[in-house]
Amino acid sequence: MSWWPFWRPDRGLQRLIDEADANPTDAAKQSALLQELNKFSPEDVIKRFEQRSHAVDSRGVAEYLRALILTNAIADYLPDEQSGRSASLPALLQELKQRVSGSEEKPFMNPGISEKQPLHVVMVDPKATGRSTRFAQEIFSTVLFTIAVGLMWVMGAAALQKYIGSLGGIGASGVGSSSSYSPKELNKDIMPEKNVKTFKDVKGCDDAKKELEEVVEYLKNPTKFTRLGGKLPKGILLTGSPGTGKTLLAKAIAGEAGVPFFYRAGSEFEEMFVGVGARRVRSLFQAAKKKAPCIVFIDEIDAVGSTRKQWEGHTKKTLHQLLVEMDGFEQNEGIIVMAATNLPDILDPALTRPGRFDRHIVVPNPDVRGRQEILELYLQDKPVASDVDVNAIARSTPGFNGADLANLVNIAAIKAAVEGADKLTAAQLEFAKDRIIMGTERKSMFISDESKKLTAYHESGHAIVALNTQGAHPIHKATILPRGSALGMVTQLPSQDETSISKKQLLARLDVCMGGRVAEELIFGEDNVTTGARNDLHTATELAQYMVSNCGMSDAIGPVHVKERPSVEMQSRIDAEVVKLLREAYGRVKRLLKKHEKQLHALANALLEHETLTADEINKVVHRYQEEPQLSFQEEDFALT
Ligand SMILES: Nc1ncnc2c1ncn2[C@@H]1O[C@H](COP(=O)(O)OP(=O)(O)OP(=O)(O)O)[C@@H](O)[C@H]1O
Ligand SMILES: [Zn+2]
Repeated sequence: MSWWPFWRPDRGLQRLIDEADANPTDAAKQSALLQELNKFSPEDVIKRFEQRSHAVDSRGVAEYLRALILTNAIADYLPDEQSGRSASLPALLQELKQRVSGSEEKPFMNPGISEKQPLHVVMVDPKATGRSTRFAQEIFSTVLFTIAVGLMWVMGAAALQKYIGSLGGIGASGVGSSSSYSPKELNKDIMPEKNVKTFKDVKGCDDAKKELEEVVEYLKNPTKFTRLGGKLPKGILLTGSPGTGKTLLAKAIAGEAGVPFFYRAGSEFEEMFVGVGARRVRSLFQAAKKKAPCIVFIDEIDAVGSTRKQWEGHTKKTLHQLLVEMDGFEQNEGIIVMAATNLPDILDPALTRPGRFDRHIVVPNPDVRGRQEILELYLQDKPVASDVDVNAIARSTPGFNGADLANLVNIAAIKAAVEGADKLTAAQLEFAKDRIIMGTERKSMFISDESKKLTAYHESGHAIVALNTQGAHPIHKATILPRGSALGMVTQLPSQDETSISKKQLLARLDVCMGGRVAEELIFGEDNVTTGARNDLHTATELAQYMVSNCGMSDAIGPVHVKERPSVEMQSRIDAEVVKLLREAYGRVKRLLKKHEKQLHALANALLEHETLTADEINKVVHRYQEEPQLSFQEEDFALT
């Protein structure tokens, strides 16, 4: 069997090759060659070593291990959660030990080589002197030492610790096995996920699903979709707190479209040594391109793309590589890159630029309906006693996300099993609910009834003003589920493209802003108003300032556009006008809400019951008390919290 590096060696190396080949039983000569060869082509060290046609000593084994590390082929021997592979490094070390210390009858097993091949394993290490146990110890410590030195050298002490941890079975991942030296090996472990999900498996985020439907259409037939003029973002960012089903949703898209799903956690790119993160990104996309159409999903993208991590050199490299990859394929190539984060605000702006993750989809915590659907989903394959009221559980679990609810059913099932019950009872589910509320930080997310009621009236205030004020945008949706820093939200939609806005429309906006605070005051009394209206007042004040100083909408100031830095005198006149506008709005809104108090109560109660209401539902609730309902909508405009 001949061996030759695939490139032309220089003279010094050529001499070492000749000498080693001329003396196949001289292990020292083989090792000298391997050592030199490692500087040029570690993969050739691996090739030569695994051919097993030359004598081997401990130095040779050390060079072989070093080559495995240099090419990252060592990852093949580490555990991999994705493929379920367990660590085979100990077995490898055992084999190496045997190869050096053992006799010809103990072949060095290598999957690539048939056992019939002649083996020229010759013991020649002078230190061995026939006593294999001592030698075995020595080789072992040499091996570990080499790994340590090799790793320290390549990736530093912190990463070494991680690596040692991974030997124990944690944290290692398959991507690492792609080596930059042997392109043939590349991607062999980057396989799409097998676990198929569909939209049926994801509940309680219908808006997000709807938005993602066109992505499914696109993935089913990218060229057709783009030929018909469809435009899609390359990157979609799913945002929302942990456990709301972002990963599940991305998987479901792949399942619906019947395309492969490549999953990576952002942290997988972050760990390991310099350059590996970038290389992993590259191999991920290489694998994806071969399987297109497909979805690439990067969970916790903030691990690589956060502005706060910029100072870390290798993270920057990884991020840069990700940007390069995203810029490197065309919209019709059938790759959709999805990412998830619960910290969208700290993402590097480079990531959210057009052509990258320019579509953002919020995956919110489920409302009552959503919670009920999720509970039903997880209960569907379990025997449930007749005393179980799923709707009641859904109502009593505000703040629970999908993961919590799945967990709730799980805990109840375990409890039932322990108790030997043949059906899940209400008591077991109640027990599980309490366990989750008590046991986790969810407790702090649990919204008190009092605070819920206040929010319900606050949001209803906005909505009722919008419904009854000419020039106000139609309502799209109202919710009392917390989102980000807001306790609740009313979203409105502009009825047509606005090129200029009339004074009437601006005043209507002012009034809608005021609605929340005024409703709180009317229902709970002046002493009980909360700081929840802070943002509203800020918005209203800015709006009033804009009207007075930019649009000439104040009689006292007149038809002027006030320059950047007005005089002190002018500024105080402006301020006075702003306060006047706001006070007037306040008065109008107070009169309006008193007049429509029944609507306010009806809507607040409906919100308390359902947590989220669409325009149609709001319409139905207030219809009885309304003179002329008019709701139409186009695209989302701005949100009041
Ligand atoms: N909307 C949902 N419908 C059904 N099951 C859900 C939903 N949300 C979460 N789950 C359950 O909780 C598990 C965890 O959800 P998943 O990992 O998708 O959440 P995530 O939003 O990606 O969270 P993280 O941000 O922590 O990754 C899911 O595997 C599923 O069992
Ligand atoms: Zn508000």
